[in-house]
Amino acid sequence: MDVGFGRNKKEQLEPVRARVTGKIPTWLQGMLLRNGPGMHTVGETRYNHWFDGLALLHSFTIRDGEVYYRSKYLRSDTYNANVEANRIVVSEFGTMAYPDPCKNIFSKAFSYLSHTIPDFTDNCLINIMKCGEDFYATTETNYIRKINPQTLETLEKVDYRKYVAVNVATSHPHYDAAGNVLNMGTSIVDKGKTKYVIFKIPATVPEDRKKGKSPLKHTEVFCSIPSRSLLSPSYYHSFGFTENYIIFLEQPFKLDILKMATAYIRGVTWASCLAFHREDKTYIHIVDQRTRKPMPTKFYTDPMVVFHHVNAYEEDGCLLFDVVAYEDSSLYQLFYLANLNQDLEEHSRLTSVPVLRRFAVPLLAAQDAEVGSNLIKLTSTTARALKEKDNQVYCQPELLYEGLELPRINYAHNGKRYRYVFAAEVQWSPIPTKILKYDILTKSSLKWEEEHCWPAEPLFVPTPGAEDEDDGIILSAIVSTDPQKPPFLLILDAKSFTELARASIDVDMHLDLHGLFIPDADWDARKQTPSQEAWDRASDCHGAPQT
Ligand SMILES: CC1=C(/C=C/C(C)=C/C=C/C(C)=C/C=O)C(C)(C)CCC1
Ligand SMILES: [Fe+2]
Repeated sequence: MDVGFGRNKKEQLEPVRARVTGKIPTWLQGMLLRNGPGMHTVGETRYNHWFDGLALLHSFTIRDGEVYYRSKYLRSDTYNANVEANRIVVSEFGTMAYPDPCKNIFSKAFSYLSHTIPDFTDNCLINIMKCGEDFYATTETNYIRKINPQTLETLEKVDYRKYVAVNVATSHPHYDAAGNVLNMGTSIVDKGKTKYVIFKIPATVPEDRKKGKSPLKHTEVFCSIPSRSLLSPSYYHSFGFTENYIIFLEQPFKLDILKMATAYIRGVTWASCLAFHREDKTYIHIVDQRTRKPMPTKFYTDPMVVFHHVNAYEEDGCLLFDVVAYEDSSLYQLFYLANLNQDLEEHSRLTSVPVLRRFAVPLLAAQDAEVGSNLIKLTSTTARALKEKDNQVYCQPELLYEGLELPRINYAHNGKRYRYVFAAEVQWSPIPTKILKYDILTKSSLKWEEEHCWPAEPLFVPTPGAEDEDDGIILSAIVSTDPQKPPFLLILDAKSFTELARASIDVDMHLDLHGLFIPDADWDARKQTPSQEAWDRASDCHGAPQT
């Protein structure tokens, strides 16, 4: 199977109209906006890791039963510098780059010294964040890039550090009921301390301070959690969020700050400064949003690596949270292009399968409970929390489903009791071949699959006025390994998991990571939407201009 992981993808600057089969629900109007790596070589130089690739944004505009596709590389400073130099000059996760060609030993030494710790990349390739009325491409450094979803143009470069002291931040923010953004970042050795910072970006700016002000200027630190270690804070890719609590896993997958500080001089990558410590525990921090303080109980579990939190909610004095967990960090290893470009079946086997695990944490103080007793009395889960001495509680998860990644839910149920997880099914290979709907209540699943098809993260869009949690549709961009089969946007009925429609587009589509759906109703249609005339000019999926 080959979809050319390491092959550079062509941008599709002009919208093309897809060939739609089936029927797209008339209420489905808006844009699926997605992000992921698209360029893996620049000139003669190549990136080592799939997460290094230059961000390629793509959008599927769904209007009146038609679908229009376009894609554009994020014009990050990284992209521009690389293209200008015709080689990779900015370091990424798995590739360390040296900006100045080192002509002789003296200039080489000088170059090292003047860039001892190079600035992080603004190649925001992972996700899209909505912040007030604005949209940003995100990665895991201190930079985000504002984009115009309509034209996919790259706008301002934002340095989170201007607003909050974080050196890295997640690409998976949460949104509260009012649309405020909540995100987490790590503040590394700032005033002698390393801490995890939870920050809030308001959805709207106060009326009196509105003029030209971005909500980012009103970012506030919500709460911070001290890191257990000054020089080896945990790496994390997401966190859990309910109305009253925030769940943060301080996992034994850690950044080594001393290694990072010397990485450039030693000629090694950022990735080599990350390590899984299988002898350590995973600490579970629960922040009470009302007090803005972490709960004093020391909850912990076995060592694990989590990239994606799925959801969390409260039930009868307990906090339940679901994550996709690995037993090691082999996922990152697999995404080295040298592994992906080999025969996938042979060389790309995860040493641990991603498993949906449910944890349960008691919210009420259990000082008087007997050591060894299980503090979880719920009948809905077999997850346990065993009381130990010294205010410690050992959490043992319930295994819900084996072999899934890129989980999504109906976000209206985020932080609330929920039943369905939509995800990509993966087993020992990191490449998804099926789309999955997992029913937590009945422990049953529905799947979509088709020969030669690799699905992207499935995104749930609710039907207007939806009553049931699964009243809605699933959107997933599918690339195929069959040259005869063009990529397509798949639209499934989320209840039955049957196909409603597919929109095939003869373009060079890339495998992506994450994104969001922007319903037409969510934005100022007059300001953002191009005129019907502009869409009418779109060529059809064969690339021929429309007549
Ligand atoms: C550049 C850079 C980083 C980038 C990490 C990236 C790009 C991670 C991507 C993760 C994904 C896509 C996970 C999917 O589950 C670090 C290590 C944060 C810090 C040092 C500089
Ligand atoms: Fe992610």
